[in-house]
Amino acid sequence: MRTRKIALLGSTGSIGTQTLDVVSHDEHIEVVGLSAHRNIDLLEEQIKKYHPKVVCVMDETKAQELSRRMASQNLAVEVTCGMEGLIAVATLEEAEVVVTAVVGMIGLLPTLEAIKKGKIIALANKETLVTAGDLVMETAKAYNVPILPVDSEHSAIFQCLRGNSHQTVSRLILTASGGPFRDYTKDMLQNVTVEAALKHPNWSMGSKITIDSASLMNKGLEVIEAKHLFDVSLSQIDVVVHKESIIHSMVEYIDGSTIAQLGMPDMRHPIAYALYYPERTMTSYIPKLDFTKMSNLSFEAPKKDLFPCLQLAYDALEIGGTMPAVLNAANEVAVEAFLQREISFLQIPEMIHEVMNRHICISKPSLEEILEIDKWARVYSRQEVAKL
Ligand SMILES: NC(=O)C1=CN([C@@H]2O[C@H](COP(=O)(O)OP(=O)(O)OC[C@H]3O[C@@H](n4cnc5c(N)ncnc54)[C@H](OP(=O)(O)O)[C@@H]3O)[C@@H](O)[C@H]2O)C=CC1
Ligand SMILES: CC(=O)[C@@H](O)[C@H](O)COP(=O)(O)O
Ligand SMILES: [Mn+2]
Repeated sequence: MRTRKIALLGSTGSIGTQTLDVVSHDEHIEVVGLSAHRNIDLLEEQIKKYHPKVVCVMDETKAQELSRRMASQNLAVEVTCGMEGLIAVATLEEAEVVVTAVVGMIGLLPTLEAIKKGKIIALANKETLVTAGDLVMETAKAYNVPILPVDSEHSAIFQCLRGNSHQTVSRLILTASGGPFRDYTKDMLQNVTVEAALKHPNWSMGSKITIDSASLMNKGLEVIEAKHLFDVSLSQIDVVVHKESIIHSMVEYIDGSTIAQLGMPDMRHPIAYALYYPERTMTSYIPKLDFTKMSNLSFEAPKKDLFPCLQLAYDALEIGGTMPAVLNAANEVAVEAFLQREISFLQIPEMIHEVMNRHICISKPSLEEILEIDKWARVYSRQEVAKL
């Protein structure tokens, strides 16, 4: 097997560390670039273990500190910082694949630049497609670059679609765990704590996506992500709550057959699938399903009235243009405000709704317009937080 060289954006996070775990089990994957926001202690360990050529630390002061540490230990690695540094890692000449595992729309520019350099994109950073899905997919098409999904549902759909023609697809069915508040009433949702919201029933993930899972915004973002990745109409994407997270998603075909992808809830499965695509490789270190110990797989409709974020995402997608970027920016600000205990859980969808209502949508926006609107939505959202 030949060696694949990867650049990994967001190496210190949940997807980042799990990607490195996959890499550590295989001598055929080489890491040439890494990035973090502020966690230079972990990044330093990763540099010593994986020997990248270039790293980026978003925070300039932290980057300077890491540079000093590298010099004092005679470690030959180039330390960059800020967006320029992130783009430098994403466009490293040696990198064949760029794994986008940063959180938030900060991933958009490096992903676009990586595509323009012909890199294969292993995409975990769903906010990139939510914010600028048309632009990203058009650019990928123009540069003939594959976008390989890492998000578990999209990896599942990608696998279920293999070998079947696009015209024979009837529906994509995204499964949702329902999050920690799946069985809560409206009353119970009034006073949920940050700690309770951060306890995902099945997955261990970064804090932003964990809150998104609790509000069902994660599923909303995933509906938008699926629309762009698989080029289907909005009416062809359904969501079903499947609390066990064993079926990662399904594709229903016009003849009534449904193909599902199953596996343990372990992100190393979809990460490895993207890293080795179009091949599969032995991953004996990842736990496998034992069907004899599986008593029940359950399904129910999502409670859109209790979790309005899902409908807000469908609305944003239907309106199109800059509205999904506004949905995403308002959500990023609202989730941060909830984590900082500035707003309550139920104020998350209220705030997003308010910001979306205020936005006059631009259809077919340019990248500059998207970036401008993203800025506006963040400023307006922060003003809303201040009012609450
Ligand atoms: N975790 C999961 O299982 C899944 C995640 N995803 C998606 O993958 C992406 C990453 O999620 P996850 O790994 O959970 O997130 P984490 O919060 O665990 O990690 C985020 C990573 O991005 C870095 N980072 C954070 N903010 C910035 C910034 N402003 N600029 C540059 N880098 C930054 C962090 O650095 P530092 O550590 O220094 O803060 C860290 O390396 C998200 O888009 C998420 O929706 C999709 C499916 C599953
Ligand atoms: C692991 C993964 O892909 C997450 O996006 C997961 O889907 C979150 O679980 P929810 O189904 O609760 O949103
Ligand atoms: Mn997912």
